[in-house]
Amino acid sequence: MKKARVLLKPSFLPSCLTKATTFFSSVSQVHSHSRHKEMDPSESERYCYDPVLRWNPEVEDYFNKAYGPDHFARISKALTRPSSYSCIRVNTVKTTSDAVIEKLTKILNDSEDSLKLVQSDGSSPISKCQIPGLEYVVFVNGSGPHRIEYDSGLENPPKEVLVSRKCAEAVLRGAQVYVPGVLACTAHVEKGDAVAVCVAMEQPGDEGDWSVNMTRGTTLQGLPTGKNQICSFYFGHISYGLVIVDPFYCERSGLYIGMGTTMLSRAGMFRVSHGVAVDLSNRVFRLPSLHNVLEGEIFLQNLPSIVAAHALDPQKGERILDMCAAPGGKTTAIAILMKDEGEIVAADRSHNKVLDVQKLSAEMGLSCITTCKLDALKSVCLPNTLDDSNTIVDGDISGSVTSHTELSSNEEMAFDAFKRSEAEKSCKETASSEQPNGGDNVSQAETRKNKGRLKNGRGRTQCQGGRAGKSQGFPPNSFDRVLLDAPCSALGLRPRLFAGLETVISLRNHGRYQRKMLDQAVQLVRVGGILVYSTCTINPSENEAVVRYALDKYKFLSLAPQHPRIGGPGLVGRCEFPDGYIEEWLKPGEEEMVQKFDPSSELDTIGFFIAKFSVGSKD
Ligand SMILES: C[S@@+](CC[C@H](N)C(=O)[O-])C[C@H]1O[C@@H](n2cnc3c(N)ncnc32)[C@H](O)[C@@H]1O
Repeated sequence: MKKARVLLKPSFLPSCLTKATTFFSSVSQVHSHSRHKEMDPSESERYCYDPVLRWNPEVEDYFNKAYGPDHFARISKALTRPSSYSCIRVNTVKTTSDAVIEKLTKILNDSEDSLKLVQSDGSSPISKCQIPGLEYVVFVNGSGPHRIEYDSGLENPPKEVLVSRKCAEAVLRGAQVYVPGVLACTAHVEKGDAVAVCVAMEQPGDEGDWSVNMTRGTTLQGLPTGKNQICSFYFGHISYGLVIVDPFYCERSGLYIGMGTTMLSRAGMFRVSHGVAVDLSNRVFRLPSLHNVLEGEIFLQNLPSIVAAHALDPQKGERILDMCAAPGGKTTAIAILMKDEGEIVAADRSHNKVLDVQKLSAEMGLSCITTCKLDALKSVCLPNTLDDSNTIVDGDISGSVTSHTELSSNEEMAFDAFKRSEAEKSCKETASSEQPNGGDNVSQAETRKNKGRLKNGRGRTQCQGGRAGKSQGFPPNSFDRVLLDAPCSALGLRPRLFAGLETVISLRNHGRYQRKMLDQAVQLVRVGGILVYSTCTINPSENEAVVRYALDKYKFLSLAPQHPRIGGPGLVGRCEFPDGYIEEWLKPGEEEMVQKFDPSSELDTIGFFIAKFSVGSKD
């Protein structure tokens, strides 16, 4: 195994990296140049965007130990900002990068809004990725942070619209301010008024909890509590003086994301249920909203996710399992790399999300994708327990209501996983002792010969008009390659304005849940096959510690080189927690075999982690 690691180190790596670095340094130079020019850091004024990401103190300690305090401070800051570019994967089954660049250029030039993207040097903000093998990826540069003139300053504050954190995170990525995201607004705002848009951030409660202590519809004064306004009103013939304070004044300082024009009056914003509340024409970050643009031809996807599909290195004609597939970003990327030839089983435990994968596959014109509803913790089953009739789920949305982010912050999920794990252990043990060929090291040809027998159910016919087939699981060794893009704490996603909910315990629990999934994944890959594990978090408990677990438990696994390799190294060593828990990470020599995308690095991506394992003889 050791030999393979050395041998497979790509010879083109330095030039590939040089090209990638050249591209990205030009992006980041534009970025930092504009930042320097447009936002003088000495202006620590109220009406600016300078958020500080809040963490649970123990989590902060843990990350400080893992990354070092300076590095973690940089990561934390980077997380509060969007990437400086949008990354687009072109559907090469339908079109080409050049055609997409041409169409996008026209669309952006014709666009009426302020997001016309002109680079300071006059060059096009749209470019093809220079990394070898990723020429079908297109970047659209954005800009920011920009300093916004909020006109009036402290003495004469602007009218304001306060939005939820989730809304603000979407707006920072280029979305509009929609009605449901609006929490509060200044009095007497009419349609067409100029307003500053700011963010309502979670605040610490007395019992260590976090909440946004504000009723929807609250009136903002724009004045500090110390500068109370006295408002007179009459009740009958008697005049009363009312002290009006602004309960959220300090909390929104430094959290202004732009200036725009209201599309509704204040009353309208809290009366209607949908629609744009503010046309945010002057934004701190300017990124094109490519929502609904060139549907089926392009897919907006973070660069590391595209790299994860490449790490799997899928080959035409192979059988591949994507264990946690929804909404299908990586599934469709894999299908395109396979030129839509072979079979990809895209599984997810959520019925509705499986339908999303079906919809995306259809939209992209991909036919090699089979979908099914399956709990990844129960992915392995014995061949003799399979019947040929997959249950079609009708209206069953059990387990389907959890979004990635919700899941990630849901500690119960990890505990549920624990409860189930005992039952699964027995299933897993029986399964591995009853592998076809007695678990022998089967050749690829033999595996393929058995493939028909090993297949679970009706393949593509599982998709039946808006329904997702419910799979009973798959026999051991039944896939050439498996991708486990695990549900995780999502602490690499950006922009992120709050991170206080995760505790050291919840972070560890995510890791436990992922290890259980990995136990299943390992069994499903045939000998000689490939397993890729990925997460979108910076949390070592879910990354390096899971890799350590896999390598220590399954001696037949070895880390395999990844192409392209543009991420950084993983963390080596261990962490001792105050409660005595010890977490082991990578061993020296392993760090360069994984890809860790650091949000504070030049690549300016989300935080992401990829490990690729070769599956050796399981004897
Ligand atoms: C990180 S997201 C996957 C993103 C996807 N691979 C993509 O690139 O579009 C994790 C997914 O895991 C699913 N999930 C969570 N727990 C699961 C389980 N026990 N079994 C199967 N899927 C699960 C969630 O529904 C979610 O869609």
